[in-house]
Amino acid sequence: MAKPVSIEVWNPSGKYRVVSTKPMPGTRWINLLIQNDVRLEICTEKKTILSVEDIIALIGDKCDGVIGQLTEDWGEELFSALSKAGGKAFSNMAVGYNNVDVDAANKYGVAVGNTPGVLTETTAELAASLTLAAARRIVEADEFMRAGLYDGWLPHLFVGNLLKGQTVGVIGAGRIGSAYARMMVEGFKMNLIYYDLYQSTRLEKFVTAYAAFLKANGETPVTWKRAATMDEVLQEADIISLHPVLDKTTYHLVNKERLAKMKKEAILINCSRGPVIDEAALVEHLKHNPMFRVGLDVFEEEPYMKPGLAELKNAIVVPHIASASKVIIINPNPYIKKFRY
Ligand SMILES: NC(=O)c1ccc[n+]([C@@H]2O[C@H](COP(=O)([O-])OP(=O)(O)OC[C@H]3O[C@@H](n4cnc5c(N)ncnc54)[C@H](O)[C@@H]3O)[C@@H](O)[C@H]2O)c1
Ligand SMILES: O=C(O)[C@H](O)CO
Repeated sequence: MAKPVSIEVWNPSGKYRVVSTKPMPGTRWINLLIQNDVRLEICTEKKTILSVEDIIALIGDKCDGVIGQLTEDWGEELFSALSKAGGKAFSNMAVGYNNVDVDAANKYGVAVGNTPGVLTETTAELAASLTLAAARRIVEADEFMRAGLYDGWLPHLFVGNLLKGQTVGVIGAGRIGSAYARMMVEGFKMNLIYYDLYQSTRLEKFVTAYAAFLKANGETPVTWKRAATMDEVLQEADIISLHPVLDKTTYHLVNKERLAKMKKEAILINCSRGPVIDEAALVEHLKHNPMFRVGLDVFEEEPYMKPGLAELKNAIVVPHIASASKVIIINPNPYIKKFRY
């Protein structure tokens, strides 16, 4: 795309020029920009992932700010181009900002924004969905059914893992990791072990209170532990869900050696960022350990999967959809419902 051909313009006479590299859900953001005297240009190209060159063409000679996406490489080249065009702000429509070189943005005097906190429950719910789907072999069983292979109930048909009483391990117990941990502990009465650089006091308090509630009701209380090392989580947990940020310290956090430390029948979930797992090593591990299962929303080199992954029955793969949910907000007026999208 040497020159952007497909652009939708809002408020053509606006004083400030802002470019959005993609159409985004809803109209509230458009209205907000227009109210602030912005001429908004939305790129409507069909191409899913825009190159640096495409975005430089969109920025043009005068651009005050850009709203971009996690699929774009916001580094030296783009911040330099934005700064030359007079740009002062870049907003990443994502919680994760590993695609943004914040040092480069600082160098060119461009402020950076992201969207922390808006996807906490939706991402935790997808991680929980993948956990259940992997534990109960839902995708395999669905394929079996559709292939016409079901010829009657059998005691050993698609035996999976019962979650109740097992241990859920969370790596990165920030907003999403903690929300997921609460879902698994409260929903399935799992014990918790977590690893994070920081203590997750609110999560610990929640599990302690829930354990007391269960005990008071004559049920076995759940337990929690903050692990001193990540390997402790890998060795002890039956389910492990990854929720750290992606940076230099978490790149290939789960590699061949660490996979070998996990239980043979463990389930690994990744709804953080693909490169947190060495995906080629994961493919090998899945091939040699058929009872080990994985649920992935993210991949090392999106939109691609490492060779062999798609053929493995012990892998559930979905195309980065953790954010893709609608929420119904009930207004104080019970007759009016609002949708986020
Ligand atoms: N799949 C999706 O669609 C989707 C949606 C939203 C967010 N995400 C990803 O989830 C990530 C986490 O989001 P969040 O809102 O929970 O962020 P957060 O900042 O609240 O939590 C991240 C946690 O990771 C911990 N951490 C950092 N380095 C670590 C390390 N080396 N070892 C262990 N823990 C470490 C941090 O201390 C923090 O508690 C985002 O950065 C993003 O990449 C993915
Ligand atoms: O980080 C994010 O916001 C998700 O990966 C995409 O919605």
